[in-house]
Amino acid sequence: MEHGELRGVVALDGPSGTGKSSAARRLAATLGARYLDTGAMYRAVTLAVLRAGVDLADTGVVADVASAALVVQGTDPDRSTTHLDGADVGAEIRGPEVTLAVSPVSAVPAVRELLVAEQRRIIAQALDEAGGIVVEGRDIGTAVVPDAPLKVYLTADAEARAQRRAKQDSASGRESTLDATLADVQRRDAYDSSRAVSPLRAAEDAVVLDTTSLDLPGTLAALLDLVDAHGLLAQPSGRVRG
Ligand SMILES: Nc1ncnc2c1ncn2[C@@H]1O[C@H](COP(=O)(O)OP(=O)(O)OP(=O)(O)O)[C@@H](O)[C@H]1O
Ligand SMILES: Nc1ccn([C@@H]2O[C@H](COP(=O)(O)O)[C@@H](O)[C@H]2O)c(=O)n1
Repeated sequence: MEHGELRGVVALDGPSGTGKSSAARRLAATLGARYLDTGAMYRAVTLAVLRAGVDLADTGVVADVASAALVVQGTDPDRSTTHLDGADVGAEIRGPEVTLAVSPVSAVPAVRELLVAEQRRIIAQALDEAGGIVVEGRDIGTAVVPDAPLKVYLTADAEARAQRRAKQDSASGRESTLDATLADVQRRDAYDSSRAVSPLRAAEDAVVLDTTSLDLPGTLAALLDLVDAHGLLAQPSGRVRG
């Protein structure tokens, strides 16, 4: 079915395993828009910090490593890429070491300041070049683009999220027990929701979408309806649908 093209920013936030990346990528591809995975940027900085071998609790040094790291995040929804200091780190940033360390690193205010500035630059460029972008993370609707015309906060039961994550890990050759995956999901939820700067939470004007009993096509269909209902679709000619 022809959907038209996205005009503006769709902010997609929520805890781990709710389907943000999968849904955001598909939504952007369907609507001829760009896609920004902000979690990948925090992961890349975390990889730089781990490689530097510094103490994660030393926030000043963590901030120094972050500001020296060159993170380049692509916005093609069909091929989302992450480079750190010129090398493709797309696979490495999904590993358990980075997943364990990413929440404390992303809680450092100076790290967030650096990455939010870069995210806003990428978003402005994407709007200029493509007219629309789907941005996913933890603070997009509350801090990165608080005036986004559509903010969606995805939720799902922790057990459902852990099951999805375990299946995904197993498909990519990373075996772990369901209990360990659930513990990791809950640990990150707790850390991300309780940090001082831009904690994970729904923006007051976000639409909350519970994906527990939805499959991916169902989530995508619900998002497409919301984009349409918010008047963010243009025909390929550029005319906004009335
Ligand atoms: N509605 C859904 N129903 C079933 N599985 C889903 C659904 N949405 C996503 N998944 C699957 O769950 C897994 C995790 O999804 P995804 O990586 O998109 O979540 P996420 O919210 O971006 O997580 P994180 O924030 O940790 O990156 C993927 O394998 C995806 O295919
Ligand atoms: N806007 C964001 C995005 C992510 N984070 C932190 O990064 C971690 C990894 O995110 P994934 O989406 O790749 O799983 C996440 O747990 C947060 O700690 C963030 O703070 N803000």
